[in-house]
Amino acid sequence: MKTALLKNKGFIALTIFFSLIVSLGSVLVAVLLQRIIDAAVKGNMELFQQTLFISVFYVPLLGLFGYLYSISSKALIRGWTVTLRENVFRGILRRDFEEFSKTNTADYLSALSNDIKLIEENYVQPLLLTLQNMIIFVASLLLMLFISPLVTGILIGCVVLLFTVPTLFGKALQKRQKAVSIQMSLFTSKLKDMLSGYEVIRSYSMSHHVEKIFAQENETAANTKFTADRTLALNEGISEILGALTQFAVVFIAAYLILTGKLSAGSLVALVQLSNGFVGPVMMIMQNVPRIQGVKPVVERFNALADYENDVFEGKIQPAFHHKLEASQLSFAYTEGRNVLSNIDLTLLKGKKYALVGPSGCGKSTLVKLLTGCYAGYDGTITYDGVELKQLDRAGVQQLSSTIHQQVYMFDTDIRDNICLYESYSEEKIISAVQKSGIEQVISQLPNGLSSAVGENGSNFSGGQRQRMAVARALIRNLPILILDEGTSAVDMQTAYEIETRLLAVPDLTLITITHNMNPDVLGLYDQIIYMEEGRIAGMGSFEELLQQHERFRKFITLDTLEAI
Ligand SMILES: Nc1ncnc2c1ncn2[C@@H]1O[C@H](COP(=O)(O)OP(=O)(O)OP(=O)(O)O)[C@@H](O)[C@H]1O
Repeated sequence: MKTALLKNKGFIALTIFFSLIVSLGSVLVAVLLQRIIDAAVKGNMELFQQTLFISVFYVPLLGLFGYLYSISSKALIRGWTVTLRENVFRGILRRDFEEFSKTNTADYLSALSNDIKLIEENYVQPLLLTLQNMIIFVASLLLMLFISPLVTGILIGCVVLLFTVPTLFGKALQKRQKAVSIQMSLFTSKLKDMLSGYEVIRSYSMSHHVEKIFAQENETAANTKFTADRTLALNEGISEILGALTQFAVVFIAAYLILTGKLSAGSLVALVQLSNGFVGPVMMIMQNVPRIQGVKPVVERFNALADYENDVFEGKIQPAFHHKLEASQLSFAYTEGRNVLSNIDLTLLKGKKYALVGPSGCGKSTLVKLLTGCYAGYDGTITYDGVELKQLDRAGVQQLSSTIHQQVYMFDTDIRDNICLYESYSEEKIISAVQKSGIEQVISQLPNGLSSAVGENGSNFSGGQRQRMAVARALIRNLPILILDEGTSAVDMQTAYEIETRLLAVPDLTLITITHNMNPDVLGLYDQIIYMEEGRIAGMGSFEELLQQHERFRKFITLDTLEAI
């Protein structure tokens, strides 16, 4: 929040400057009114003409400054919210895999959409209004003291009463605004879940059921907001009543002073006008302070997202991978006390090809995620050329490997962008990656070739085609380590074989393939097979060696092959 303010200090200065002029200008209107009335009552034509002349210029000028204030405050709000969004988005991207997965993505979406709106309406705008009204308040107070200290004293007494209202509602509103933010997060999460399951909804005729759930969630979210709004309304209602009573008090006392000859009629009009400029701001402040207080938990949540710093991967050493990637006594648990990996000792040499196999859930993907720096909370060590992963620069570690997942994510743009991921590569490199991945034929049949749109998450293409594009995406980067996390599971056996044999032939590439495809012809091509069972490495060697020496591996691949048939 603070950095967003600092970044927009130019707009802040302009807004305060115009706010000052407009506020003081509107207070001084009271002096003009006083002069006109006194001129009329006393029959002073000269004073009348003078005041008229000043007013003709004064009022449009005040309007102009009002416009400038309005524009600069809107530009400030724009700049402020843009910076807030950017800060939160950067904070989200700074998270490591572990931290990122702790929060539902819908919460992030909600922070960037619902929460930012809550903050704009209940923090940024009220803060500006409060500032402007404070200036009007002080200026009106000084002028009133000058005209009639007695009326001012009574007015101050009433205002003290008015000030007690926000403290009554602040806490209740805070609780309710927090509930609104949480409820909106839940609503976005449910909505995202429903829309992501669109295919299932259609295939299983679930529309009726989903509509019902949506209606319930919609109703709950709206009710939570309404509960907060009701508290706001009560706060505003009580403020209005107290404000009106205060103004009546001023008029009656001032009228009494005129009757006793202690005040002029012009001064009465000026006092009434000024009491508006006195009570109005107090009411505004009273209504807005609880809003600002109420949205504090949302602001804190927002700050926590924006200011997130990763304190585990703080290493600064630039990583190198010329020789080996090693894990020693590596253990890891997602939830405390339930180890998913236990005492893994593993050495992966540069340029070698490894197939990671084992029953579902034995920890293959987790092991690879740990080796590539996705999770930090492990016991034991992971070293790149002898240097512990946590001492290495995280961005540098990410530049050593690329992963092709079973579920390929595609951005809603064209094929070229999805392969290059917005970096620039020569046409030659793109074509070479496309050829090696086996997607060339599909692309050549498209009228727009590489510029063809892929649709939302690649919906214009089949799962296998998406995987081949993901292979091209990884190959074009030419990083030293390539991980295929069941990255050819969606292509047919022949294409999978072709892709894997091509990758196996890249000399310097360290390939780690997680696979359930127990094809002996393919597995035989790997330097080493790493066989895992229940979070441990149960065997390691060439396919032939394991087959001959490892009873359980033999059973596993026989069973797996039979299951596949
Ligand atoms: N993000 C997570 N949070 C909690 N537990 C997880 C998480 N990811 C995986 N697990 C658990 O860790 C264990 C190992 O999962 P992992 O995905 O590494 O296995 P795998 O061998 O790759 O499985 P598969 O072959 O089915 O893909 C499983 O019991 C799984 O339920």
